[in-house]
Amino acid sequence: MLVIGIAGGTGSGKTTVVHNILRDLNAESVIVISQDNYYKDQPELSFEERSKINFDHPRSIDFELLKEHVAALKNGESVSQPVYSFITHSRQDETILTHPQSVIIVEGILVLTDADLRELFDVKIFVHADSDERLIRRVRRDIQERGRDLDEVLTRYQKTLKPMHQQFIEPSKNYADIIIPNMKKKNSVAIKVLSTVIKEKLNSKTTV
Ligand SMILES: Nc1ncnc2c1ncn2[C@@H]1O[C@H](COP(=O)(O)OP(=O)(O)O)[C@@H](O)[C@H]1O
Ligand SMILES: Nc1ccn([C@@H]2O[C@H](COP(=O)(O)O)[C@@H](O)[C@H]2O)c(=O)n1
Repeated sequence: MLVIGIAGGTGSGKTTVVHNILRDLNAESVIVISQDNYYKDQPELSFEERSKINFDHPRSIDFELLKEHVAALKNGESVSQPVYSFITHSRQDETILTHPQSVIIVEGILVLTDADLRELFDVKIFVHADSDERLIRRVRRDIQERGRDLDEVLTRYQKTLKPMHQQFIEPSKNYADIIIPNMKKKNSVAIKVLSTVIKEKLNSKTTV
């Protein structure tokens, strides 16, 4: 089994990189755990109150549950992944029953900030795109897919996203084994290198 942590700022292209890797590998042997599903649920707060949460600070993530799930999968056990809604800022009622596979990808803005979680990763990756590019992508995506308007995205960016990125996410790049530049349309070379590294690691693990 190989556990890969993929971090990077919002809009850097983590999800896109994961999809490209899945396309290159036998997708059946890969599972993806998204840190986004592990946002803490706060049903006691109103929607207005939940909208004001700083979602870019590590304390907004239920790292204990995330680590418990990654450790269980490494141990060959199945887990029930929570499902999170960006529209309501809350956990959904349903969960995703996830079975262990030979490759486990854990992706999210903060996955390299937690020392114990980093210990569970065999390979640590950071996806890089500069802040202008990430903001442009975030505006487009959040308006199209996450029910936001321009004012919401820009206010969140100024108030919490940018300072948290500088304080927590950018410094976590130092823990990465591989940094993928994702400024141009698609970094096919990086995806190929990554898929090859994964295939080689998997082969060497099975022959040890
Ligand atoms: N290399 C790229 N060039 C242009 N757009 C991209 C690129 N990578 C990702 N995107 C787009 O940017 C947005 C954010 O990408 P996504 O993969 O969701 O980022 P993340 O998961 O890091 O937040 C998506 O709409 C995606 O289609
Ligand atoms: N209810 C929420 C929860 C999180 N966010 C933002 O999502 C970003 C992380 O997701 P990516 O797919 O972009 O990596 C993070 O920057 C949070 O600000 C949100 O807007 N609403």
